Amino acid sequence: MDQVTHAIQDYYPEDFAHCFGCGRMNEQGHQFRTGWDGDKTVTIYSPKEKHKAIPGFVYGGLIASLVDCHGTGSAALVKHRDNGLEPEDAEDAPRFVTGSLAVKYLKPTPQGVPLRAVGTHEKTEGKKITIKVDVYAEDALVVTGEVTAVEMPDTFKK
Ligand SMILES: CCCCCCCC/C=C\CCCCCCCC(=O)SCCNC(=O)CCNC(=O)[C@H](O)C(C)(C)COP(=O)(O)OP(=O)(O)OC[C@H]1O[C@@H](n2cnc3c(N)ncnc32)[C@H](O)[C@@H]1OP(=O)(O)O
Repeated sequence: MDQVTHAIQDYYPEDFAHCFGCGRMNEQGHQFRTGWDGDKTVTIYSPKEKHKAIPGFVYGGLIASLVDCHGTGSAALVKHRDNGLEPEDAEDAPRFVTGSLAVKYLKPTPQGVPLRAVGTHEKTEGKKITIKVDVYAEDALVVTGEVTAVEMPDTFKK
């Protein structure tokens, strides 16, 4: 898979589509897109030249953003599928915020290659969904992470 066809972020209502990491309405943002690949979730992103730590290597904060939005997007996908739905089946997708975010940098991440974040659903506890995230640069596992995503409270809604 080279790119995600049906991304959950394509189905967030417009008011919730401005996230700097994954909002499709935010032209200044990364516009990460997260979809299913079998029973895993995937987000593919090619860091830009400006996203460098030192020449040749990607800034870790950018990768943390990738893990963050990949985790919340994956939680939304999991919740949707638990309801019997795929992203393209409904106009409105479930929405999750980041409760906690952990990132472990295993190796320097090279620039110039697409990054692939792969998510595994670890557990669901009430409104909380935990996603394990592995980030690959080509075949090398460079970063692992874990996101606990919490279903967006009604108080966030307009
Ligand atoms: C203010 C800006 C928000 C922007 C998001 C807009 C929504 C759009 C959604 C979607 C579209 C785009 C997607 C964007 C995604 C991008 C990612 C981000 O950058 S999100 C921004 C950073 N995150 C926050 O700002 C959360 C701030 N925290 C909170 O609002 C609350 O603390 C919240 C919602 C996390 C929980 O509050 P409660 O009042 O709804 O619920 P309680 O009952 O306290 O918790 C529910 C369960 O979650 C656990 N929990 C709460 N906080 C936790 C934490 N930090 N880590 C782990 N678990 C936590 C609790 O222990 C509880 O678990 P038990 O049901 O008892 O098992």
